[in-house]
Amino acid sequence: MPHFDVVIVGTGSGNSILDERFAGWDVALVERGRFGGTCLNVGCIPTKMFVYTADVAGTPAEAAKLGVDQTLDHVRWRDIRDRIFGRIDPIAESGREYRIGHDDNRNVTVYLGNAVFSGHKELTITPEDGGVPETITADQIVVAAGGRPVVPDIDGLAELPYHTSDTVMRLEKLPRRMTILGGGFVAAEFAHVFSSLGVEVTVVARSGSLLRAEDAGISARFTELARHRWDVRLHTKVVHAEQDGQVSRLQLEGPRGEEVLETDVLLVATGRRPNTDQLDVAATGLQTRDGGHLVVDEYQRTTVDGIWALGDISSPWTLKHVANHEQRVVQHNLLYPDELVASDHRFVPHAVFSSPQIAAVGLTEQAARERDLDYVVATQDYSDVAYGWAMENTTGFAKVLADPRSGTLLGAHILGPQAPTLIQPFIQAMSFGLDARTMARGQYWIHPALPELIENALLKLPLDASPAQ
Ligand SMILES: Cc1cc2nc3c(=O)[nH]c(=O)nc-3n(C[C@H](O)[C@H](O)[C@H](O)COP(=O)(O)OP(=O)(O)OC[C@H]3O[C@@H](n4cnc5c(N)ncnc54)[C@H](O)[C@@H]3O)c2cc1C
Ligand SMILES: NC(=O)c1ccc[n+]([C@@H]2O[C@H](COP(=O)([O-])OP(=O)(O)OC[C@H]3O[C@@H](n4cnc5c(N)ncnc54)[C@H](O)[C@@H]3O)[C@@H](O)[C@H]2O)c1
Repeated sequence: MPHFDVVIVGTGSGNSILDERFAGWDVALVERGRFGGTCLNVGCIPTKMFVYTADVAGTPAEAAKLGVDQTLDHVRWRDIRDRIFGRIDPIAESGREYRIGHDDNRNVTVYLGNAVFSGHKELTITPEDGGVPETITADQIVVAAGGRPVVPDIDGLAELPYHTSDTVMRLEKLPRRMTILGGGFVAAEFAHVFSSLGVEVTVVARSGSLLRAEDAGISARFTELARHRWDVRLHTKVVHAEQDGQVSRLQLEGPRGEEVLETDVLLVATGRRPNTDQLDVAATGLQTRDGGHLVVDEYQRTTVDGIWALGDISSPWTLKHVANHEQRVVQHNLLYPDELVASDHRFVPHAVFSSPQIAAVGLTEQAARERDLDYVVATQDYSDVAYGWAMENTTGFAKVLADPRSGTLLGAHILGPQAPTLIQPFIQAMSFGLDARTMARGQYWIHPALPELIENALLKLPLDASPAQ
């Protein structure tokens, strides 16, 4: 039975572990799908390429208020799709070829197949081409096997040709109508993409607001704006689904009672789960916690000595920048076992690339209240800073929370154009312990650029009087 120094399961963030420092290691890399994992193939990268395209398609609708009349002539869906995947698919392919065939990887054995734990630090791999399963063992194993979309148990749904984020970007043609089940990240981003490209979008959410994990003010504003763009059904459940020719029929239960919604494409966007169940992690003694994530400590060590985990399979954040960070931690800790470094999860930011865009770091106001923290809060509208005037933006705002005495930043939330870019100074300030007073007045803010939104939000914080002010 082949034995390795280290086996890495999953070529998303796991693939980035290997560099020239591992040249002397005997390594196995296992992948059952496309090289590059979720982010490259079906996640961050293609979605943002579609989002940018959608933003461009949406400009005529935004331009009229500026006195510029534009029309959107035509959306060439297949050209868009093929441009995007024409760029992505070769990257996945060349990543695979590099690991299999390049001299740099003479020490790496690539297994193209599905790995399942079959004993203590032992994996059995069933090749993707249906060949004979092979069992391997290793001194150390990195589990970087990610997660997959969750599909709820709805009567009749399994018989429908529904889509998830894994498949919807490769549609053959744009449908006239699309229904999106769920009110989270994936729903918000794809509703923007497809509606901007001309699809009539309905969003069915079981709760009372979209993006409800956000700060309540952000979620409420997003939901209000979403209702102007899409048919948003809140407090609504799909209780039965059936297919009639090309049309999917969804039986809904909501505030309007029972009704039937017809749609051409159904996108199920109801969350993701880690792939631990498919790996039979118990066979090697790995422990999982709620939701099936692997238990890891701050060094990314699992509960079995010599087995590490990173990214979506163990992290409560389903975010690529977190998976990348944890990958760098595992990489270091494999190389330098006597100088372990810990993951830094203090200030994990996120962004939703919808329209409007959203970005946040730190505590929401509801979390600050629940923790009984002493905090002050300030909001700043885009419409009250010069560049926001230029954009005629009347709906965007930034919200910041801080400790009233020390000025320590507790949380920041932005809804509006460029929110994922504008949030970065807050991430930096919180990561390096910069307080609100120093951040506001200890540096120049380019006038009249959009970051004045941040400057003004900071200046509005009703902090206690301090000599530093
Ligand atoms: C639609 C969508 C949009 C997203 N957009 C963003 C975004 O804008 N920003 C952001 O930060 N995050 C985003 N994410 C989340 C991000 O993609 C993930 O957090 C990240 O890719 C996780 O990386 P990973 O390495 O943990 O897992 P993955 O990238 O999923 O890699 C796991 C790999 O393991 C392989 N594998 C699994 N099980 C086995 C097995 N048993 N045997 C062999 N191989 C196996 C899989 O095939 C896969 O290639 C998005 C996700 C989705 C779905
Ligand atoms: N921009 C980004 O960083 C980005 C983009 C897309 C996805 N992601 C990551 O991928 C993850 C998955 O995204 P997502 O939108 O699928 O999940 P999500 O957790 O963001 O949202 C899931 C939604 O589905 C609803 N839901 C759950 N179960 C349901 C059921 N049985 N019936 C009806 N509704 C149900 C929830 O109430 C929620 O509104 C996210 O948590 C996020 O971390 C990130």
